Amino acid sequence: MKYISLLGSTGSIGTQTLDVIRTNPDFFRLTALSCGTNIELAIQQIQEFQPALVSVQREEDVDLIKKEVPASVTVISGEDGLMEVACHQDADILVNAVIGSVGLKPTLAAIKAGRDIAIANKETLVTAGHIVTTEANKHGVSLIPVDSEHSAIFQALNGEDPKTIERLIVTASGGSFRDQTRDELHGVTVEQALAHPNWSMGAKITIDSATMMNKGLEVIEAHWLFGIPYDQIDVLMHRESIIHSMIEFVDKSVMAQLGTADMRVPIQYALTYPNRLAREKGERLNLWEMEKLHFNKLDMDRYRCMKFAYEAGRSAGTMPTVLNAANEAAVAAFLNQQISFLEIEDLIEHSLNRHERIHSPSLEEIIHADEETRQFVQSKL
Ligand SMILES: NC(=O)C1=CN([C@@H]2O[C@H](COP(=O)(O)OP(=O)(O)OC[C@H]3O[C@@H](n4cnc5c(N)ncnc54)[C@H](OP(=O)(O)O)[C@@H]3O)[C@@H](O)[C@H]2O)C=CC1
Ligand SMILES: CC(=O)[C@@H](O)[C@H](O)COP(=O)(O)O
Ligand SMILES: [Mn+2]
Repeated sequence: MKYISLLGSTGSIGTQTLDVIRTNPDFFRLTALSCGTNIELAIQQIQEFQPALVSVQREEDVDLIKKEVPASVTVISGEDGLMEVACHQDADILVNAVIGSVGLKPTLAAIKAGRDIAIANKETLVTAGHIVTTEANKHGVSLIPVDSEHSAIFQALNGEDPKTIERLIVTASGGSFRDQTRDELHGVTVEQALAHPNWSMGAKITIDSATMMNKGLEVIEAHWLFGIPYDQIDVLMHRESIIHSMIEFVDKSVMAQLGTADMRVPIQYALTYPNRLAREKGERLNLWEMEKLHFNKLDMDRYRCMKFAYEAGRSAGTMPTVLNAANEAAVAAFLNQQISFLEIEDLIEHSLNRHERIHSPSLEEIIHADEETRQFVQSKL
């Protein structure tokens, strides 16, 4: 039996994590969960999984939840609530499926409490990868990837010596506008941008896929999770999302991990690693149904966010923090229909250009750079 605490239970990864738990009651039990503002769904989840501890984003929702759940469930709120769920004493592992850099402090709290972390929340690794990985090493905590590309690399690396990696090949679908030229992106709608060709995901990451910032964040995430320099991380366009990523080793042998587009596979693997658990009802990959798999070289001029991410990653310091914060704020503004799709890139570029990099920032300096960038983006709306 593995006991699990879950940040972001009401989201796309959160609900799929609960599905993995629901399907395997003899292996997993939920001890604590956090949600944002989707109280109706959270109440159903609490009634079904009966965690001991629940945290909601807004204080005013605490009583709403208490009225509907057994008195044995402790309900708390806010940033402190996220931290308490992250370090819940009964949990063996934390699944961090919250969205955005709000996941940073709970991640650090869980590390200090010695909890292993199945990490979906890539923004945390992008904004403060040097702090998170240093702290995880210091406390002997494992950061197990959930993101499909990083799970693929993690699986392909199983039993290999990481020093024999020559390069990582991170695959990218190209997102909702992959068949449009840049000129055709003027005036695209939120609805069009939210139509990912292969994956059903939360709104923010779906927009990130459309701008390819998702892949940029994933390059930085891979750098921190696997300790590989940016020059040895390539992005390969692969429109079917069947090969989830690959490793080229020094002998030029390439290991790939393949599967259907189902996040329950990497979520479950992160929870059972180093073992595997049967998924009796899992969809099988029938390659003969695919006819063809396609591959193309990445065009950095078409996807400017890729360029920004490689540059920010290589500059390091507070640059990835600014990249991430500007992106979070700009994507939120696009989803609120305050800016156009192409303005997301402009705001990120502007934020990076004006920022004075801090070389090796402390947590406080990271938090300050994040807040200051968000304010700047707001001021431009
Ligand atoms: N979805 C996917 O397939 C994949 C996602 N990821 C990564 O996983 C993470 C989660 O993504 P996804 O599940 O799509 O996101 P969603 O937007 O679907 O879910 C986000 C979750 O976080 C909660 N939340 C949001 N803001 C706050 C806040 N300020 N305080 C507390 N809780 C909050 C939401 O609560 P509520 O809804 O109740 O407001 C929800 O439970 C992201 O980092 C993403 O990049 C990585 C690979 C694949
Ligand atoms: C499922 C997952 O891991 C997403 O990050 C996915 O990779 C998005 O696909 P693209 O960013 O390649 O469009
Ligand atoms: Mn991914």
